[in-house]
Amino acid sequence: MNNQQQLLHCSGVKKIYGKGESRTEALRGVDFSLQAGEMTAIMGPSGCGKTTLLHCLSGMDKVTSGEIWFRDRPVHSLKENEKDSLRGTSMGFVFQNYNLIPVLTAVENVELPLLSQGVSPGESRKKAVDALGKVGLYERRFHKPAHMSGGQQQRVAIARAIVHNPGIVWADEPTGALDRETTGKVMQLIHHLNREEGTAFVIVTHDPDIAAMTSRIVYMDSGKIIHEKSGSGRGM
Ligand SMILES: Nc1ncnc2c1ncn2[C@@H]1O[C@H](COP(=O)(O)OP(=O)(O)OP(=O)(O)O)[C@@H](O)[C@H]1O
Repeated sequence: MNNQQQLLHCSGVKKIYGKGESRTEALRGVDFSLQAGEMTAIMGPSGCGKTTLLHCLSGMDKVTSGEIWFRDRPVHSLKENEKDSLRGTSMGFVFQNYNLIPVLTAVENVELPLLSQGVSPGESRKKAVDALGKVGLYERRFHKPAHMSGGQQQRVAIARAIVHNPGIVWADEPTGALDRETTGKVMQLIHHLNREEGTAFVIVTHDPDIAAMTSRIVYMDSGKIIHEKSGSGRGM
């Protein structure tokens, strides 16, 4: 789904880690725009800056210079609490290792971001159950992560990422820990959510088959975007 409304724009983004001998120029001037509802893959060799770009665009990491606009908000100059609030209301995150809290059940993991945004417990539970339904895990809502497969845990993480109906989900190697068949199911789910909910997804991946399933593939090298092309935009 793509309603051609700009969601994010960045220009001249640089990120330098460390000083002296440990100085690393992780991003060396990135210009990039994303439309609402777009599904994009970011590819490139190890160490080229993919994760750093994702962290900077989402406001998890501070840029050294350059501008990042999310809708009408200047991410590059927001205070930490403003960035927390922007992420809490408008962005979701999916990581390779799921990052679920082991002592909490699926539904408790999913409702946590809502509770921390001040949503009432009743409303949070209702939305978390609904999100688990969307990822096909309603029946497993009271299971803890240790009692679920890797694919199920990643679906819980996806439910947590979409529970507040964000404009964008940032996914860093979301299928990196999954086998081929489960990878296909998780990508189908991401496609479905992208189409049905209009959520934009940015997926960092080393896997050309995953990238080909998005509608746009952005290639990075040495801290820069060097090339981009269209993907099939279709699931496996
Ligand atoms: N917190 C940090 N402190 C210092 N250097 C860092 C930090 N994070 C990343 N780097 C460096 O910045 C560069 C880009 O790293 P980044 O993790 O963004 O690459 P990547 O493309 O995501 O790699 P991979 O595909 O291996 O995950 C690398 O040289 C890395 O060593």
